[in-house]
Amino acid sequence: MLDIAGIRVGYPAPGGGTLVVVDDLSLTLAAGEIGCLLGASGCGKTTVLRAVAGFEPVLAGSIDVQGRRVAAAGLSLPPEKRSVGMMFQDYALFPHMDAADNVGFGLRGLAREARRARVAEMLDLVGLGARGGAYPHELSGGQQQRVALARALAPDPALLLLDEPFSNLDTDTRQQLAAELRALLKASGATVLMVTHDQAEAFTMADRIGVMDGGRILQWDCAEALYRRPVDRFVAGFIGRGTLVTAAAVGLGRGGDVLLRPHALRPDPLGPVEAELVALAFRGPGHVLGLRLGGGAVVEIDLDDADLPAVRGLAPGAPLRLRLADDALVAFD
Ligand SMILES: Nc1ncnc2c1ncn2[C@@H]1O[C@H](COP(=O)(O)OP(=O)(O)OP(=O)(O)O)[C@@H](O)[C@H]1O
Repeated sequence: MLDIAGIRVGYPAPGGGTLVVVDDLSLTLAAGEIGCLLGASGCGKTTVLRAVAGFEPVLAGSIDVQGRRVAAAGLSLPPEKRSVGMMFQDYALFPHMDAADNVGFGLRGLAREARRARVAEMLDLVGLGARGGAYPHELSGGQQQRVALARALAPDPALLLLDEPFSNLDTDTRQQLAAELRALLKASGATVLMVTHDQAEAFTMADRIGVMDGGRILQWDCAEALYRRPVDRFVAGFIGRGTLVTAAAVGLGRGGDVLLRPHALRPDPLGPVEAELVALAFRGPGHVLGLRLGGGAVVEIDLDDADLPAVRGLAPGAPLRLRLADDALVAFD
């Protein structure tokens, strides 16, 4: 459905030449899948969306949508010929139009009755069937987002692009809306490529996630694979909580490093790993134990309630033994 193969995208550099900000980037999405590019500010996420939408040419590589080549070196179909819809960070709703007119904006080619029916269908889909007459300033941030989504979906694009869909909503509602938006998108059957810098959002929304750094995708995978089987140290450090320590620090007879996730070590008086307690704190919903391992690395582990008796009452500096949980280790040479 979407096939991005080895694209390079750049901007004119101030001193002449080209500043390449996306390089050799590839990904594929099947029809109905939600993909997400995840990375820190400036890593090139939005530039990829702009290249797919047709706002930036590609210098190398190609982009195919529904089997049709829309971009390659020297080829750039205009945005309106790509069957791609885009929802921008700020929603870009027209303030002087009510919700229904905003949703109908991209449907001007339709006869009046067909257009009215499609607008009603889209407003119903996003749960705003009764608010078609409301102006953007009369709607909450989350409702504006849903109007923007209805507008982007109304022309039935083959592919929908979402740029930081929750960026101007408060954190409390973001997580809930992410789950809602995923359900809406799945109900609509849309194929989606979105970008965010927020891992929780990416994990809630997407079927596949690409972790980006420096204009490249380091790993394109489902959330669980990114967490359990990160391909390199960058992905390991970027996704989820965890600390890289030497294998020797946890008593393994091998070189290289291992990634300790919050459940990788369990208190066990007979365990082979020696550590010193640094701190025990209740963070809600459970306790977090800070440990200094042999070699000096400090790590945090999440305790289960069953682990508490083994550590309660210990003072900072107290020695402690632990064992490695079997399935929690990721190793790097
Ligand atoms: N129009 C432009 N002209 C020149 N450089 C640009 C332009 N747009 C973006 N850049 C640069 O390209 C790089 C990637 O920008 P991009 O917006 O794709 O990153 P991003 O990952 O989406 O970041 P953010 O999360 O902050 O939006 C950045 O270094 C940025 O400064």
